[in-house]
Amino acid sequence: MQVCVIGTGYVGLVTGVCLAQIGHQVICVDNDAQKVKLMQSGQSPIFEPGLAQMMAANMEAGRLEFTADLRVGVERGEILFIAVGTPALPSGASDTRYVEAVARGIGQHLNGGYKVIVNKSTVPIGSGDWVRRIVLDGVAEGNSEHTNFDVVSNPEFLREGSAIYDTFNPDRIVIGSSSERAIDLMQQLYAPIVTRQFAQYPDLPPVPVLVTDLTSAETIKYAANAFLATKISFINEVSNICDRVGADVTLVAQGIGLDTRIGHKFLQAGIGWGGSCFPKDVSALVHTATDYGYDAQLLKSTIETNRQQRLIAVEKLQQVLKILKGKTIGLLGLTFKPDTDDLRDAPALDLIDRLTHLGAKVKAFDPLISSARSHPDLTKITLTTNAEDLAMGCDALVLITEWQEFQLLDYTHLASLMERPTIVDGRNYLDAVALTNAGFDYIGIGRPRVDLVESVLPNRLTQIDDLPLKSAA
Ligand SMILES: NC(=O)C1=CN([C@@H]2O[C@H](COP(=O)(O)OP(=O)(O)OC[C@H]3O[C@@H](n4cnc5c(N)ncnc54)[C@H](O)[C@@H]3O)[C@@H](O)[C@H]2O)C=CC1
Ligand SMILES: O=C(O)[C@H]1O[C@H](OP(=O)(O)OP(=O)(O)OC[C@H]2O[C@@H](n3ccc(=O)[nH]c3=O)[C@H](O)[C@@H]2O)[C@H](O)[C@@H](O)[C@@H]1O
Repeated sequence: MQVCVIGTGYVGLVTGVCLAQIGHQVICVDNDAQKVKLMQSGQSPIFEPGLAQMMAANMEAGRLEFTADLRVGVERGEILFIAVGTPALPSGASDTRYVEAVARGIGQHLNGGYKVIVNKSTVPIGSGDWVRRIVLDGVAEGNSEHTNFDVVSNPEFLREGSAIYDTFNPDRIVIGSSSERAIDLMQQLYAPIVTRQFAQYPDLPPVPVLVTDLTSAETIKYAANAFLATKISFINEVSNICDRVGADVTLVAQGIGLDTRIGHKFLQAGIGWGGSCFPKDVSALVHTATDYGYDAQLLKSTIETNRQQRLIAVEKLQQVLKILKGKTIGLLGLTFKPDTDDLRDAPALDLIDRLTHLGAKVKAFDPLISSARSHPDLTKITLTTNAEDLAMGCDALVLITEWQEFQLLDYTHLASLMERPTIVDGRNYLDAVALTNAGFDYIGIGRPRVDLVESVLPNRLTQIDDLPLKSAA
């Protein structure tokens, strides 16, 4: 099928590349001419494991191309994906101006022949009908007679860092539309994924496809992100209770996660959730509820719990170091999660802000962030290129992002570079006993100190390792 994907951020580029990989003819459009040039030269503008190679292979096979010319994309595509950003406005509402510009542009360039216009971006509930009206406005501005199209909501559930795996192994595909013709085309488009032709476990039953009305599909996306964020805020709240009563939140998470009604995933306590979507999507859902006269108290608490949790490391540093003014704190990791270079709404940024406000000096080492150009807030800190340079002269380290390579660091050596080695493990990612043996004062999130549980802890850790605590990727 002929597909046009408009917007080549994470979602647009991954969608375009994966649809080409399953055999469709894909043209990706972006209004950032520099980005388009980069992609035309075969380079991916984002870091996502496996993406650059798959992109190059599909360009070479002639199934994938890039343009800055929306007209070309609209004319060629039978299915047009809108995949531009929908960031949060200061009010918490979603900023739909990019979606609006694209919808208008599509209308201006419609050239006859039936088209399916797909909202892949996470758009406020009710946007499907609104997009239809904007496209028709564009048609009028372009003096065209061509209004042969339907709008579909097809929300995206991929995670950064495992985006290709998620695309080929989705838990479900949601298609929201009232048009049989559009639903049929979308089902044809996704058939190779539904029948698991590109899946890691091809013998599994077909991927469930849920066909709904537009509004329900749009609501599913917000409800899914809000539920996951609430689940994390819940376990973080439990971790704060664990800290006070002396329980270990990793064991509590195991204990509740073994109940299949709860499950293990998204129960890792830590320094809070961040990223380009959870924060803006939960806020947008609260905003929508307010617009419709409902006070979404649970979701507001989800946000507030997370706001506090993102600064939990400061509290723990103050307990050990007391005065932070003049102290040097080293951050292991900056990105909001591993395997991405994305810093959007990363908990590290809140921490940097608070630590510098309190007069501490902040250093950081992240495997993918080497320049302060990645984010304006990084100009306040010193970036190092390895863990040794980070630890040198630090009063404490804080693990922010669970990069796999951080498990392999020589912590005995790192401890030797610090006067009073202290580490706050913001993701409960490191082996508490090994770190303590390496000479660190190890402080987890919602976990008793090693010296308090002594010989019992190693056995407990063995049990933790036996269980699939992490989401499969
Ligand atoms: N990042 C993620 O992991 C996920 C994002 N989403 C949703 O997908 C949407 C896109 O998110 P990201 O990919 O992160 O966005 P992004 O902000 O990384 O990328 C958006 C892209 O759209 C381009 N663009 C903006 N206006 C344009 C126009 N008029 N014409 C052509 N291109 C234009 C920009 O240049 C940019 O390359 C958002 O609604 C987001 O909530 C959904 C699931 C996962
Ligand atoms: O709409 C989106 O953009 C996407 O948002 C999330 O994906 P993503 O933001 O890439 O990352 P997650 O793996 O969900 O992690 C989000 C945040 O929660 C934190 N987290 C996650 C899981 C956990 O148990 N504990 C926890 O603190 C992570 O560290 C990270 O800061 C959802 O998981 C995707 O399904 C969705 O498509």
